Amino acid sequence: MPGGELQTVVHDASEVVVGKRDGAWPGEGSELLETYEDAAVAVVDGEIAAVGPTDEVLREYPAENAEEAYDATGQAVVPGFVDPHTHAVFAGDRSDEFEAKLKGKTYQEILADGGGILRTVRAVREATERELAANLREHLDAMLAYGTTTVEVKSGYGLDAESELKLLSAVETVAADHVVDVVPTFMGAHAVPEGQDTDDYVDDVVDEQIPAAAEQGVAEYCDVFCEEGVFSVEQSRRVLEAGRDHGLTPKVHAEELAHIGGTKLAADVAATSADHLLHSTREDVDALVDADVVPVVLPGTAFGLGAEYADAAEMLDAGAPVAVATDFNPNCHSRSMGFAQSLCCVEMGMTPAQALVAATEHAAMALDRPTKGRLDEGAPADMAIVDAPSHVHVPYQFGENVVDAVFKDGARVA
Ligand SMILES: N=CN[C@@H](CCC(=O)O)C(=O)O
Ligand SMILES: [Zn+2]
Repeated sequence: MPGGELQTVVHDASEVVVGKRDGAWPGEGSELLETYEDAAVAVVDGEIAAVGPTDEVLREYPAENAEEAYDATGQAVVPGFVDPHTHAVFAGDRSDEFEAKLKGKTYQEILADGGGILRTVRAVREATERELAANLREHLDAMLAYGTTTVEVKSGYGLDAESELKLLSAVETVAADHVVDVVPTFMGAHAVPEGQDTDDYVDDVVDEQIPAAAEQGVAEYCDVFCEEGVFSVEQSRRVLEAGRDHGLTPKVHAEELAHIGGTKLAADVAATSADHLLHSTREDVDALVDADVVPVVLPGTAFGLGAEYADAAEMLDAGAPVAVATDFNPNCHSRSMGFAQSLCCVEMGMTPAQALVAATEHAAMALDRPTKGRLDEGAPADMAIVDAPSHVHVPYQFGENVVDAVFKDGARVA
């Protein structure tokens, strides 16, 4: 066997989606994607060894020689989803805020009353690291069942060095043995703790939290909530530059509730991604494209808030590599990348093919994981098996889990 043991063969799939076709983005329908019909995938030592028509793949990699053979008749194989923006490590329950928002309270009003993020902060400070890890584990299990194989997780509900490190430590513990790949982000600048002056708190993030997080060595990224009434562009810049000085790559929550310049900041500091972008302009989007910053849309948040959606059409028109994430957090309680793709299509005018690329290859770019999100030969064999004949069913069957099986590094894990 070339290169090692034949681990897995998935065969007779109605469709295998490799990824986007070279030069085809933004495209529209199926021409955007490199796909095979009646297709198979062979996996050797966790990596894709062959992908193509079933008869060709089986000739070189007979299913009977594989440790695991999966008959995907009537099903589609897509790259495992990559969720590049979550706040999945937290404690407490904010379902009553969902009801308050339905009655007309705004996100900012809830936060100003000490609710929202600040309420989760109180619950996190009271929780043990073990409880936080158990909560995160349960969320990752659910995400995996929905087809997600790589997830970014932000801290940011601690808001002091000790509690932020506790969150990151819980993330590290779970990441060490969960099959989902976890990408940890430090986000001490997620809100200003009650009773504290914003500049003083930025000093604390810059002088205490970032050095401590860097020393702890768990986080890869540093994110900031650059938003009207939270952190200004200049305060956010301080945080991101300090993070960069300590080896943490910038990411930005930009223009979610108002337009204050977070997108341009993301371009300026060469962030890996700028996320939310509900109020970004064409000029902002062009700046992101010029600076190679990936725009990440979070339609679940707009859905939950009953707010307007980011202008995906403008991003597509600019040729931007739009990515999508769940933004799973107590204000946006969805762990399903399938539902995020449904919203991309129904609410943001994207095609199922564009939504799939946003949830896989572009999402991987938003985490600087270039080998993920595609099923190329040599790539890690992270695959979601859709219980329907084409990728279109992922957004089409909204509100359902259309994923029947998940393979991570070639092993069946769900
Ligand atoms: N907007 C800032 N942070 C989160 C919400 C966090 C929360 O409300 O708990 C977001 O990205 O949507
Ligand atoms: Zn967020």
